[in-house]
Amino acid sequence: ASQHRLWPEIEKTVKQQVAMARMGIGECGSGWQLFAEDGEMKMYRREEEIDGMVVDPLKAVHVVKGITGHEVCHHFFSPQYRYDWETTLEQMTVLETISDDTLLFLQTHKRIWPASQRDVVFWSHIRKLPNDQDRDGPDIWTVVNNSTGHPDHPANVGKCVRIFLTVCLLCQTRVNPPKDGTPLSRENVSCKITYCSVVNPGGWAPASVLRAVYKREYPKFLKRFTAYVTNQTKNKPIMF
Ligand SMILES: CCCCCc1ccc(-c2ccc(S(=O)(=O)CCO)cc2)cc1[C@H]1C[C@H]1c1ccccn1
Repeated sequence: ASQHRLWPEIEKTVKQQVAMARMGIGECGSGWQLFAEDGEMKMYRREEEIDGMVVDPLKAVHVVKGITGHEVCHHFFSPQYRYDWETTLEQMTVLETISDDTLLFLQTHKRIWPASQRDVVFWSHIRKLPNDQDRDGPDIWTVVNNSTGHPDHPANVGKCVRIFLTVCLLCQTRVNPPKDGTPLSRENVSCKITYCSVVNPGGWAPASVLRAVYKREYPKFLKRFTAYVTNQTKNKPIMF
């Protein structure tokens, strides 16, 4: 994979996105507003526009018991699960398998009235990172998705408006070993999830519509996705 044309961009973007995801909301610069909260899940956004288009960066933090960072990233990255948890997905195609940890996707998402339908082309990379804070702690796992061009799928040719996105899912596993030395079980693990995303909707869509859509879709997505991983893993051996 290191010789692939996208490799330099992937390396740079992954480092950049992981650094941003690891920063707390306070360090991330001002202007973050908490817009959704549900138990352990907290969702923040910043109101930003580019050429009059809403591109509100989003940062969500969540802690989920009973699953690990590897399991969360595995189910987010792997195409075979996506239709099960991505409710706005209409069509997903793997355009290229760049390597076993890097795929190129084309996705069309369901039309959200009154805006026109959207599609997106992005590379997706999964990676295990050393836990430099706690050397003998469990590793950190991440998936970074970033829009890219593709010669066979130029933007805005068909009925869909091409969107542009950068997404980072960063997962830190926590292990609380049982006192009485019994073997580790799912009660002893939890995962701290940070999900960062910036979606540029491409062509024009009313700011009020976009903000309403994001406000509805993001909390739904993270809750549904984490519930899906919990369900998929509950009777299986723990994947660290
Ligand atoms: C007028 C609406 C224009 C934008 C519609 C749209 C398209 C794609 C996306 C999107 C595409 C990919 C990702 S991901 O994290 O890489 C996972 C892989 O699927 C995430 C979100 C988002 C939205 C916006 C609905 C909003 C929305 C927000 C979270 C979930 C679904 N929809």
